[in-house]
Amino acid sequence: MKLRIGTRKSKLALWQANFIKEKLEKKGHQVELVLITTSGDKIQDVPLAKIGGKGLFVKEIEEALMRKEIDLAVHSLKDVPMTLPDGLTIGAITERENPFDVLISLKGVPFEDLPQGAKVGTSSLRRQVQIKRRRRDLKVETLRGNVDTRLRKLQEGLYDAIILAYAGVKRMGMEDKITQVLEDFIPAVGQGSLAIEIREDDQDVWQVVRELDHPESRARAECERAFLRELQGGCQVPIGAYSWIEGDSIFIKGFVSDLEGIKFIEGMKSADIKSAEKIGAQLAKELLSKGAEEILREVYGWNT
Ligand SMILES: NCc1[nH]cc(CCC(=O)O)c1CC(=O)O
Repeated sequence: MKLRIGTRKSKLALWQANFIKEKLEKKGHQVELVLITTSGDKIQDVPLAKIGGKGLFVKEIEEALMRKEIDLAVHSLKDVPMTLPDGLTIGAITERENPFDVLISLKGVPFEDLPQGAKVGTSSLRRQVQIKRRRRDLKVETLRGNVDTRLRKLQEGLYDAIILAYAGVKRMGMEDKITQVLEDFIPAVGQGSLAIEIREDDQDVWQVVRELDHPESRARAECERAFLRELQGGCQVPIGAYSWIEGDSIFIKGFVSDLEGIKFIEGMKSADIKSAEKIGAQLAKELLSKGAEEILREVYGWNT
């Protein structure tokens, strides 16, 4: 069977698609890449939270999948919306790379030692509030674009430091640029895993891709995604969640914050791994009743 993989054209997306292509070729399949431009790629200069649309990096690829122009789509899991269009499903979630954010500073200075008022580049609300909570003095400035564009802007001296996902930096072969792994910053839901999206009724492709599924990474993804889904999957609100497995138990830590990082509602839960999805949703409900609902109501105009 010849398999057509739909992917964005960015260097990172192509790395990820080729990574899956090679795995499928090793299993004896013929594979070709189909490059697709998404709305997220066209709008490069506006913070994603301001654009506000969900799934900006996946929509056009999903449409190609539904039109049967491709057989599978490879995405960064963290870019995939919490609810998929009818007829599509995630056929595999790959083994998670280091899920954390990293700091890359111009002079190799770690976060704690950045000078007063230093400029830190990121457009992620989640990263922004976690910076502010630790260092009110730092200036957080917008930074969008592909991983290589962001690194170039740092080199040009537009920022003293930037924050990126470890996974993207590693895949771009830039690990040696990392100043510090920010293990106490809560990452984005699903950060570090790849999602392979397929048509639900395509049994042949499902059989092929299911071998790339990593059950522990899937349980963690389901746990974190249930948390975000319960919070309406917002990308205009700073939200983060991180889950991990110890023995037969799964643990999840998550937060919802206002834009200044002043109202910062956080919590943690654990349960048997079989209840991964359930505790993700439960943690969200707990945070909603502890003040997250008020935050979401302000942003989304809820009137419940
Ligand atoms: N926001 C874009 C994006 N989507 C996925 C990754 C990195 C790879 C991953 O998280 O799996 C990145 C770059 C970043 O956040 O630094």
